[in-house]
Amino acid sequence: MADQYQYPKIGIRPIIDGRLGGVRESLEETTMNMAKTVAELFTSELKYPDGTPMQCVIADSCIGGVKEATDCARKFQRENVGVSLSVTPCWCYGTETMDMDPAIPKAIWGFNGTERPGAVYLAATLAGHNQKGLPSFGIYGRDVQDITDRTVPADVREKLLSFARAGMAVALMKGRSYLAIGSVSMGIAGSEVSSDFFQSYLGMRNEYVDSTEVLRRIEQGIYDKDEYEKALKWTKENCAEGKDYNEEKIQRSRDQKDQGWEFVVKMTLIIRDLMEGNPKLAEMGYGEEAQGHDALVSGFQGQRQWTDFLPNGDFSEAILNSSFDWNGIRAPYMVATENDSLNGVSMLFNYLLTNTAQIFADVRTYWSPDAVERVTDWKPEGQAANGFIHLINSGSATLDGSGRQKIDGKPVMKPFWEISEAEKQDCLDATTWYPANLGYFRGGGYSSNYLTTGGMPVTMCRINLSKGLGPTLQIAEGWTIDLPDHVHSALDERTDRTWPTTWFVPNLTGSGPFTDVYSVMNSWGANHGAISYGHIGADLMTLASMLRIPVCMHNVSDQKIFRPSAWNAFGMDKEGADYRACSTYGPLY
Ligand SMILES: C[C@H](O)[C@@H](O)[C@@H](O)C(=O)CO
Ligand SMILES: [Mn+2]
Repeated sequence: MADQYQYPKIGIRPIIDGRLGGVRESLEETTMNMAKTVAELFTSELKYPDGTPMQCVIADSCIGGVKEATDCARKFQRENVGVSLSVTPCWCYGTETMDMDPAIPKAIWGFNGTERPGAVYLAATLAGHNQKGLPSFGIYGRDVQDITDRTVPADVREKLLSFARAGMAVALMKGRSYLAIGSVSMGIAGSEVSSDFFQSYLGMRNEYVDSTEVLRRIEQGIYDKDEYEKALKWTKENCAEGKDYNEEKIQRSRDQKDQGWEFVVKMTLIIRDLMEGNPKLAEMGYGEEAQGHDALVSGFQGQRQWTDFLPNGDFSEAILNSSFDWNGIRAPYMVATENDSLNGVSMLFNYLLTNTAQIFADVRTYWSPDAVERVTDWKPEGQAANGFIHLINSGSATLDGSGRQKIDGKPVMKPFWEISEAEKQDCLDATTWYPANLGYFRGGGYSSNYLTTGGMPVTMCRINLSKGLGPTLQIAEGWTIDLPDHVHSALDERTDRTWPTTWFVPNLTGSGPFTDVYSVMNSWGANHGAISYGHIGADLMTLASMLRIPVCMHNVSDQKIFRPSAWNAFGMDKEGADYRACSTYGPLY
């Protein structure tokens, strides 16, 4: 069910030299056409999480002075604009026309056409933004264009789209909730939800529900019974139960296992309803429960109290994080296992930038080439030659992470609206649902197991909190890899064979944490990572700069880093400048 609220829009501000009597008149059409061209680019290339085209609002007139600037600001407020882009081919009056809204991401595209000084306006107004503490992104094409040229050069296009994707991610988070179901899981610090971080950096609110609410709704039947029957039937037909690897003497009976399936399917419906509500519940007389918690992302504690006597949350987390369920192919829900809210936010960042489902994983083991050879007699080669990292966590790894969706025969993870029925089925068929490890999960349940196909470009990230410093973001772009079957089995069976595995090799740069694969693991800031399809590190860095979250680790080339122009004032070393700028500006809200 798509979010009921009205998505924020991108506001476009055509800026013009206000001198009437010839100058302005000669530029009106060109300037407004720039705005229309960019609006067409955004609506044709970018989509909201529900798959609809991103919406743009253009000022009613070109903006030549403060009156038209404030008229535009009022229109943007009425139209729920969350991202602002000014465009201009000419000189204009910076502080009289600039966007002064401190809370929304903003950028200026100064047309590189020398007939009129568009680039001069860009520089002058960025200076104004910097002097006023309103950092803005500057976009200036490398090659001079003719003033009549309405095309968007490739370098400008890339920056416009990167800015819009990251800006819209900021706008989509604002005002929405993180829903914690339960509290701290096994002493995982990320489960200690920092409301100050959510409020000050993301503009989000925190909602909390005790895990007993899930139990109450199961026991009192507060879920859509018809959907439940449909869901249970679909689950039995599509979620193959695997071998029970528990010791014979403690294995649960068939009847208990069947009850376990019924329980976890109900849990799934209920966690979804807790996140986004369900009008069916109102029809059943549960008006309050029908509202949900407006949660863009949630976390389920699970371990240990719940899982010490009730079926675990693995099925619910895995299915909700996937792009399909009994209702068909649909947008994934961001659900963090172990209520690791910081990894949940990391999944959310990835999701809002890509509209693709996310893998939540423990960053579990670095396998050196020597260790692999010692235990398997296989000497790692190719992409595995420098060793690799075992990403594995019971629970919320999307089934899309199996890599069974394809573009030109290569494994990918797609936005839900591009996934075919056959690909959905391939992801389901690639997944086995093993009876949960009763040593860990005394209450039973089922854990999803699959092996991610190698050859997928992926990006792992994680938001970490440090006392006295605040949030920082880590980013590691890399690839999933295939291992010879016997090697995978030998390594995987040393761990938890019933959980989903992704073998990951980060791209190495030869310096710092990316000197070698071991250093990436050794530098990772927490037990978890959020893994997205694609090399999206540059977009993550753009997003982080909008939120004033410094990036402490990344393997993105300098040329791809796109941050507000103000960052240049904080020095030539990009990392130090990022820290200084984020510290100076402080959290966005
Ligand atoms: C089942 C185990 O307790 C796992 O949940 C645990 O190893 C973790 O995932 C820790 O992040
Ligand atoms: Mn974990």
